[in-house]
Amino acid sequence: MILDALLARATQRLLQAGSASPRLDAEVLLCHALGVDRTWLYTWGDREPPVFERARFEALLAARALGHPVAYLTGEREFWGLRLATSSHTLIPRPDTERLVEAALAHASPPEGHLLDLGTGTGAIALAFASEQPGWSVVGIDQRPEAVSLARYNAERLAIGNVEFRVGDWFTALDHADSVERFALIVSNPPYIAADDPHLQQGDVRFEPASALIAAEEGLADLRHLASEARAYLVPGGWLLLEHGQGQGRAVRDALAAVGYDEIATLRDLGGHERVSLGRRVDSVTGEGRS
Ligand SMILES: C[S@@+](CC[C@H](N)C(=O)[O-])C[C@H]1O[C@@H](n2cnc3c(N)ncnc32)[C@H](O)[C@@H]1O
Repeated sequence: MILDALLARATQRLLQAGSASPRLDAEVLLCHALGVDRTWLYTWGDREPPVFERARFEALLAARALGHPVAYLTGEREFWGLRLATSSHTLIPRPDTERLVEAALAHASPPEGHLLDLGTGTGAIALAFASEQPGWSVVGIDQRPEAVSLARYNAERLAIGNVEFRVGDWFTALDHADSVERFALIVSNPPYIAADDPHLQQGDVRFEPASALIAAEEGLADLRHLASEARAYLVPGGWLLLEHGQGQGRAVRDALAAVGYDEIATLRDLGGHERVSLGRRVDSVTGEGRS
């Protein structure tokens, strides 16, 4: 069977299996099995695939039809134009999170500084920021050693040198015997889904680690914890930026206000949904940090 026909049949199979993007999924998996890019596929659709590659494609297709995420099957996903290795120990980076990177870059002046990414996963946010701001030093932290290994691998593969990854439970890797590290920017896309959210039964999230997705207090526990603890790790004038779910903007703004952040705001994503809330550390007595 030629590639065009194979692709048409695979698309039909994935459509029936409930994929939201059956043609794209089939193309990406076929390219992965053949070791080619999509331009090659569009150019040489009248060729027959070699037997081994065809068998590999059929195996990938069967797994995808069962719901396995494409990014786990191919082992990579593009984020901010960077090809990141992925694994089932970490969340698959989402396009929505690029809004957080944009917001961090918009608050990154002067051209040198120190940024902390909490819950770094594949390193997506830390690497995207570090690639755009070579004068900044970036620290990414995750509680899962497997995620930290993957993030380090991604940094090496992409030759991004101004970033370092550590294992830790949120801020624990920042407390040293006689000092704490402080940052001009702290960003995080923490777990923020409630355990009973029906979306957990749909799509890719069924295969992603619960530790990357689910938080107590209707999804707000980690967001509240980060809002209350991060202030001590910010320099005066520094910003905290938190990604959250659509309906969580007010609760996150309240959490930021409760511990005295200034200039609190919520930014929307391309779909018009509240996505990133932020606040600034201004010291109330001295006014230090006020611009
Ligand atoms: C929603 S994922 C975000 C991953 C990545 N930053 C991204 O945007 O693609 C949340 C991440 O937080 C990490 N995490 C959860 N609890 C943590 C904790 N107590 N300390 C550090 N990291 C934690 C998870 O392992 C996971 O990698």
